[in-house]
This record gives sequence, structure tokens and C-alpha cells, in this order.
Amino acid sequence: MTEAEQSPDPRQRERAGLSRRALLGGGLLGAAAVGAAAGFGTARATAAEPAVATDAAAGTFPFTGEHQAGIVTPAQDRLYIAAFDVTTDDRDDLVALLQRWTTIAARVTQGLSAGPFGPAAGPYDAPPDDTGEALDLPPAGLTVTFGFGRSLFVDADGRDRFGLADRLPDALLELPHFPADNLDPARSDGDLVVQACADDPQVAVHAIRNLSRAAFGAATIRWTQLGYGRTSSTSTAQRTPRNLFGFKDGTANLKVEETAAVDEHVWVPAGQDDPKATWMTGGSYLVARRIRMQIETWDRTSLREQEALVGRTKGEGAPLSGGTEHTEPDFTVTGRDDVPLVALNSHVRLAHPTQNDGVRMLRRGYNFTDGNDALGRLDAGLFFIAFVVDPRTHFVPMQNRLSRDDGLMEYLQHTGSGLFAVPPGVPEGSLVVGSDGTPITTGSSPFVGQALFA
Ligand SMILES: C=CC1=C(C)c2cc3[nH]c(cc4nc(cc5[nH]c(cc1n2)c(C)c5CCC(=O)O)C(CCC(=O)O)=C4C)c(C)c3C=C
Ligand SMILES: [Fe+2]
Repeated sequence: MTEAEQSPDPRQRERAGLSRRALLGGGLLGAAAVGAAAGFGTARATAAEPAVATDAAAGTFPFTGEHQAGIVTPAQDRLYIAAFDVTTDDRDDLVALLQRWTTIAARVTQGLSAGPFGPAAGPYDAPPDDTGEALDLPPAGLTVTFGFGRSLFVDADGRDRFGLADRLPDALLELPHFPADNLDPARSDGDLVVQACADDPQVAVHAIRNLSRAAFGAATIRWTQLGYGRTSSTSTAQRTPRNLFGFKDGTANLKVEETAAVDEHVWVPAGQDDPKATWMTGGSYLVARRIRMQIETWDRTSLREQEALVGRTKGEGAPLSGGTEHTEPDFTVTGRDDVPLVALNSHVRLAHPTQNDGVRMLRRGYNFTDGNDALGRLDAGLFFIAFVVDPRTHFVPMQNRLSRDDGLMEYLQHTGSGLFAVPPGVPEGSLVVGSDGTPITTGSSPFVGQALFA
């Protein structure tokens, strides 16, 4: 036994024990990273806590790949999303931030601590390199997805901030003002966005907190949103969840199994028209809208009216033209006085591809509840997230139509908004692996969004 392990000071004793376990656990950690990359469950491992196999909730998704994770990944139950303002004006600092973020995201998504020491080991007189709240938790299917806002490229006066203006995609437009928008600038936009999704909210918060910590001196948080109860399925294997209006949401969503449709409507293709956006090949555009729902008014609305506004039944989620949940709506079917069964101002009619030039989107929204207002009404709603190949064709026209004609709008208020270019994934097998088997990025190794800076 070492001197420290025999010390009367319990902290000294604990530290000595941890360091020892760190040494003993070094070999296992490499195995943990490999197992995790293969998509198998591991407990959160640190240099101090070697990995152990746990239950199914411990699942991991690979961080690297052609596309970033967290888009077609089966939607997890929880969301923590943060937008950042970049505070440095040095391009090298921005690149260094993205390198740090890549390393941390590659680690935490595989159930590792944010840094190699972990929260309870490492130099005793320095802050731990991981904040610790996820130490004993499984990875919970965590994915971390990064995006770039228009303001990263040009400032409000159109000035080139980081020598990136000639790479600003035409598709990364300033979203227009939509009818009935009531946007709070403090809940909108941002230079960078990080979407963390997991089946455990603490795991998602841990990821954002440690990324935010690593941004110190380079970027600060502009807004965040916690979400619960996914409002969309992104895989046919998932059951359809419900939104806070009590309706099934995500029935007609794009699903990962529809590969041709996902290629057409989600991923930015190679050889697109815009030469400024070649770095986006394999990426997508993330549209975020914080939509407050007038819950109390809705709850005083008759079931007949609720179903008419949505265009589907509340229980089964079937279109009002008949059938079951997954029956396609038939907009030609009429009832008494030749009135269409799926009303002209119903949400599903106005959002249907047949009314929108065949456009589909991959929705990945979450419910939110952020306390209440002075009148005791819940500040609750749907944090709408959609991934699309081009917001000019796949979001703006539909949102204009919905804002203008959708009967649901009487119960909705858009209070936050953001549009972000989500670059492709970090290529598989490209991250440098450290001597302890954990992912590292160095000055020369790949990082998320690297093609933008090439
Ligand atoms: C601009 C895009 C959309 C916004 C904003 C939006 C907000 C929103 N939606 C619901 C509830 C439902 N939406 C449903 C379907 C649906 N919604 C959109 C787009 C937006 N929704 C699309 C493209 C679709 C699919 C249309 C289709 O292909 O049939 C449904 C029905 C079930 C389903 O298919 O998902 C519900 C219910 C709320 C409450 C809301 C804002 C708070
Ligand atoms: Fe919708």
C-alpha cells in the first residue's frame, strides 16, 4: 500500500485509490471505446472508472460517420439544445474550439468522461476535466449534433467575421418574418448550435455543460431549451408519441427506413448548384422554432373542434377521411353539404406534401414546459426541430402557409427561432486515438465542420 493510501486524510486516500484504479483500468478503457463505437452499451467510463456492461438503456450511437448523429438516429426522449455566440474574433480560436468540442462529443457520446482524467481524478489542485454529474450514468443513447448559424459568417452589417463569407450557403438565409411571429431575440438565432439528445436528461445536460465549459473564452451560451417527450418518431420501430395538445405527433414523419426519401429531403447532395456550399455535402439544415401553445384555451375547446383543427382523430390519430393511424388522408372525401372531412384549414391538410410541392421534412421536436406566466398560464409548447435539405423549399413556404391559414395558429405563438447549417459527420476511423484508447483531436486531425475552414 502506498503512503497516500494509508494517509489519515480521507481525500488523500480516495485520490490514491482512484489513481490506482485509473492505472489498472487503462486497458479496459480502450476496450470500452471500441465496444462503444460498435454501438454496444457501456457504463460511463472515466480513467478512474473502467467500463462495465449494463442494460439496454446504456446504448450508444457512433459519433463518427458520413452524417452527424442525432438526425436520423431514432429520436431519444430528451433534448437539451444550446445556441452560442462566438466571442473571439480569431479564426484559429474558433477552429480550436471546434476541435475541443469534437473531442469531448466523441468521448461523452461513447460513455466516457469529457476529459481523460474524469471528474474525480487528475491533478488535485486543478478543476476536474469533467463536471461529474453523469459519472455513474449509462450513455443513454446520447447524440451531439453541431450546426453553424448565418451570423457566424457575416455580422449584422454584412461584415465577414472569420474569412468565411464566401462559404455562406444561399440556403442559410435570414428567415423571413412569418405572420403572427412573436419572436424573442434572446431565444433566437446564434452563431453555433449544439443539440444533445439522450434518454436521460442529466446525460444531455452534462454534455452541453461540459461543451459550454470548454468554450470559455471563445463562445458563450445565447439560449438553451430543455425538451421532454419527443414529439416525433424517426424510425418505424418507434411508437408514435403525443404532443401537449394530446394528439399523436410524428405519424407521417420521414423515417430513417425511407432511405430514398431521406436522401431527397434531408441530406445536402454532392454537385449542388451553390458553389459556396460544397462543404455542406452530406449535411443538412436544422430549423428550430420555439412554439408556445395556449394550453388552457385548448383544454376548453370541444373534442370536435380539436379534431377538426388537426385533421385527425385524437385517440387513434387516423385522418378524418377514414381509416387508421397510418392511412393516407383523402382530401377529396366530403360529408354533409359537400364539406371536406379533412377541413381546408386543418393542420395536416396544409402541411401535407400534396399541398406543398411534394416537400417532406424530418421532424425531431420535443415538448417543453418552462414554468408559468403572471396569469398562471403554463409557458409550455412544442420545441419544433426539423432537418431539411434546403429551408427555402422545405420550410419557408410551408411555414408561410401554416402561419396564414392553419386553424391551429389561434392556439400557437412562435417565440423563438433559429436556422443552422449542420455539416456532415466526422469520417469514421479518422479521430486520433490516444494511448488510453480514447478519442483525441490534435491540430491536424478531423473536427466537425472542418471542410468549411479548408
Ligand atoms: C412548418 C412546419 C410545421 C410546424 C411549425 C408544425 C407545428 C406543429 N404541428 C403540430 C401537430 C401536428 N403536426 C402534424 C403533422 C405535420 N406537421 C408538419 C409540419 C409542421 N408542424 C408536417 C410536415 C406534418 C405531416 C403532414 C403529413 O405529411 O401528413 C400532426 C399529425 C400527425 C403527424 O403526421 O405527425 C400533428 C398532430 C403542433 C401541435 C405544432 C405546433 C405546436
Ligand atoms: Fe405539425
